[in-house]
Amino acid sequence: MSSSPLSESGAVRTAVRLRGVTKVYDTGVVALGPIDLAIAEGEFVSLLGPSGCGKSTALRLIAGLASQSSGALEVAAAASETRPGHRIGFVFQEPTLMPWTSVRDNVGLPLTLAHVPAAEVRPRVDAALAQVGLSDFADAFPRELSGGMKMRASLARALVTRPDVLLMDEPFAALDEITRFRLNNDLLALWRSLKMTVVFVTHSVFESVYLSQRVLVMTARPGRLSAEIKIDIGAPRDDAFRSSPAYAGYCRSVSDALAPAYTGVHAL
Ligand SMILES: Nc1ncnc2c1ncn2[C@@H]1O[C@H](COP(=O)(O)OP(=O)(O)OP(=O)(O)O)[C@@H](O)[C@H]1O
Repeated sequence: MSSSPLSESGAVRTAVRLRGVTKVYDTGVVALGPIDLAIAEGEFVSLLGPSGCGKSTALRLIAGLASQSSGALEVAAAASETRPGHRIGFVFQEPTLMPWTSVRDNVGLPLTLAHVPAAEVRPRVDAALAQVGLSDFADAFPRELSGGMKMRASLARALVTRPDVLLMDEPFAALDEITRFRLNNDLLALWRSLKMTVVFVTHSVFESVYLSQRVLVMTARPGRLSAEIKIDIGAPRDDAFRSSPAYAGYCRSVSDALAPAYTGVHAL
């Protein structure tokens, strides 16, 4: 497992920090919090909880797509000098590709919108497509892609901005299991090579344990953090890990921590 980057003082640098963060929507729905949370630079964290507990809300707050009602939220400033880029990338549950244009144009969209010169866009898009294994489909249209390939294109569109923090909102939930396993493995390889911080929202205990260094379990609405389980297993995370007693044990611990969040939820 990759270790977290250290500052000159030897302390682990924090990428994302929430202090007493709450979110109350205009409708009066108390969606979140208060939540206190620190995510280290380079960490892979999953947010796990029942439907409606505020997982997407938490991601949207971190992304700056919505603002908290109270509390403080910081995403560490200054991208690394060796890999300048955006602080935040976001992958949604739906691939949300523009159907009328090519994979290449879809992936390049964030750069085009940011007025990055065209001569720079092409190599960056090519690199992002190579990272997700879609080089041969640059000129294809979204309708020509399978569900897994559409999600790869969506991931490439986030990676093209070279984010330091990648936020993923149930990205693989709609995919069949084999495709999901493949994308899990590819995501882990990208996380290791690109040294990003990843915050991954999922409903799946199994997926959260397979991917993460730390699983954060949330309560039903209003979402609060109720448990934190460290998955203290390094690489390789592969088929052997999936069938190991250690994996089964972590899945049991996470399920046990999650169970109280479902008490009463199905009775509503
Ligand atoms: N824009 C909004 N306006 C009003 N209420 C909202 C809004 N977005 C979310 N909510 C409500 O806030 C609560 C938390 O929603 P959120 O989507 O964050 O949960 P979630 O855990 O991601 O759910 P799921 O797992 O089903 O995607 C829900 O009750 C939802 O109906």
